Amino acid sequence: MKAGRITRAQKAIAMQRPAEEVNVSNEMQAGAERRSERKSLRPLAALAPYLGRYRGLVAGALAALVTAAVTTLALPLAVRRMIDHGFSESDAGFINTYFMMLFALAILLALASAFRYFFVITLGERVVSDLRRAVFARVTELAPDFFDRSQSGEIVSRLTADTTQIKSAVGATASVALRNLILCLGAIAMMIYTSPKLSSLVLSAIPLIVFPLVAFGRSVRRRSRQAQDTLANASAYAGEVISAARTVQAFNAEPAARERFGAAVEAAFGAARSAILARSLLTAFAIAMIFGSVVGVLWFGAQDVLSGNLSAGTLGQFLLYSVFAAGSLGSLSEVWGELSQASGAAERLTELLDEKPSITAPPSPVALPVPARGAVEFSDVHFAYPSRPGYRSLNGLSFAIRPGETIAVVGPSGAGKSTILSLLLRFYDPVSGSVKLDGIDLRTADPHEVRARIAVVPQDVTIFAASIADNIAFGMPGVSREQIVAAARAAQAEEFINRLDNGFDTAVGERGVTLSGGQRQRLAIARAILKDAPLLLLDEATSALDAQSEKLVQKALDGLMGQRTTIVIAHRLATVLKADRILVLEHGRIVEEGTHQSLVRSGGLYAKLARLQFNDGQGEAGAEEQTTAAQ
Ligand SMILES: Nc1ncnc2c1ncn2[C@@H]1O[C@H](COP(=O)(O)OP(=O)(O)OP(=O)(O)O)[C@@H](O)[C@H]1O
Repeated sequence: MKAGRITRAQKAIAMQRPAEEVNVSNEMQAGAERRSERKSLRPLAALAPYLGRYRGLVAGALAALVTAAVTTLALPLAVRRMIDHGFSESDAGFINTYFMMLFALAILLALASAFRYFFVITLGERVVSDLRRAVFARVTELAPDFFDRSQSGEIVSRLTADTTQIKSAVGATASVALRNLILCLGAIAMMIYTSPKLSSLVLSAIPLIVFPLVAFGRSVRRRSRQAQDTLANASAYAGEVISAARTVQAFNAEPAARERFGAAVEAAFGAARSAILARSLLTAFAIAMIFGSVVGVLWFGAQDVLSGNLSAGTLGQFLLYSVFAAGSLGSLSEVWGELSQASGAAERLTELLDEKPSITAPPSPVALPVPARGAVEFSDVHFAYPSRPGYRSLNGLSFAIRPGETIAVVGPSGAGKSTILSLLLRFYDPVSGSVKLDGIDLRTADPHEVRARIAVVPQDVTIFAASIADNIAFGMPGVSREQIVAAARAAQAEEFINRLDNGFDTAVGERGVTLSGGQRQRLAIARAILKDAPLLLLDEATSALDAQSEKLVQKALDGLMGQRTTIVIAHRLATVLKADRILVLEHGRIVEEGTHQSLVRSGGLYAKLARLQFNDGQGEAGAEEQTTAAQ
């Protein structure tokens, strides 16, 4: 239908609109940018429920982490004893036992590290798979108004790039952070235990280090978010251009497209470089501060050893603990940046997950009557697309269709014909008035139940990169091959399908690029035939067919229309001659209604359209002749 007819990129390229306009302002994104200014790692808390599902893995990871950290912390104790005892010959037995213990510690450390890696990485993969599923499920639930205001490439980038970033955060980064946190705290505790005096000196230096680091981290986070957003914009643009490659080439717009993508990629690089620069400075600053303090403190320690207040072994032990503490603080500052990036990604995903579908079933939906009859009623419907609230596409539209009736809707382009079908499918709700199917207001029914009773042949047929058979049976799992073939036969598609390399099993390219427009349309008709729904909506269903196929398909459609309520939208009036009634739409309201003959006779808008189409402007009488010929 209308929304998918021409993609934004095609339109933008065709019109050579400036870049900013194509990047339709994305409220979601702007909102996120505002929020990310004041948030820290809090968005990562949104991952807690996902982690909570895998308590076993989390417990395993924590146990392995703690074991590895404790083992590491035990090493300096050994070193101190070694230095203070010396390496005298009398102590050979002691040294052997000591080295055996050290060896056992090393094995324990190796095993704990392997388990940590296994648990943590599995957890990351597991959580990100769940997250991807949840985000995709939410996106599929959102109503078309969401897709009117967001770019598909941007959504895909959230689904892929942002989830990947979270994977590394939940997996490697979080484990490095946690390991270093435990190590840091443990090392500080051991430093205090080893030498309270030297430790107090070290601890007093910590605020001096930590405060600037936090401030720096904030700036890194802001820049990373910017880099990620710029990249998402570039990917969205690339997605649009790739899907519209033919249009781009037909308009010789490749250089312009290359230039724009190049500029977007450069902008992303610029943003990334700024983030990298900030992170490098952060790392340099952190290391300088930390190791500077360690060296300072050691100088004090050396004075104590010289004056005999401290043993050399104890200073060695303290030295190792302070190196552990400093090293782990340094690593923490590094992973802090990565966690901040992941936090930005989590924020963007949470936004998508929090997006509420504007069309949902009411808490207790009214069931549609069984058996379905196919009665349709529009009562004083006013409607504006949510993306264009100031413009009424439908203006007090009222009409009723009896079960089994065939109604044609005609009118100038933009009159609101396709909008009628969108409201019937409950893609949108009217601003006022009501749309009823079998006497039930669509707003009170379950949209899935409503859509199950409607078969659509849209103007812009969507074909998926799957086999012909799968495309015909789209959305109808469990139908048999015989039913698919019968539907294709009825849609006059069997012959061309059998001529394809693998018949019904032939894979068609993405969006059906390997098929002609008429072939795609016949597949859509086969889909509608297979669905066998009580209400049939045809939006320019035969527009892409040549005269001969159109005749054949029309015959198939006649058979299909015979038993059910049908709404036909057509520019070409030849396809609507057989309708029971014709509604003539202009500016979102019905301006004329009747049969072809009565409308031609009344000399209004329809007569004008008919005159233009049938007689090439030669007079009204010709239109009547055409009618007779067509019937
Ligand atoms: N998704 C959308 N968001 C905003 N406005 C829209 C959207 N789809 C259609 N419109 C606008 O609503 C009006 C009615 O559009 P509609 O597609 O119903 O017209 P139509 O009669 O089917 O036209 P055509 O014969 O060209 O297909 C037009 O002014 C159009 O610009």
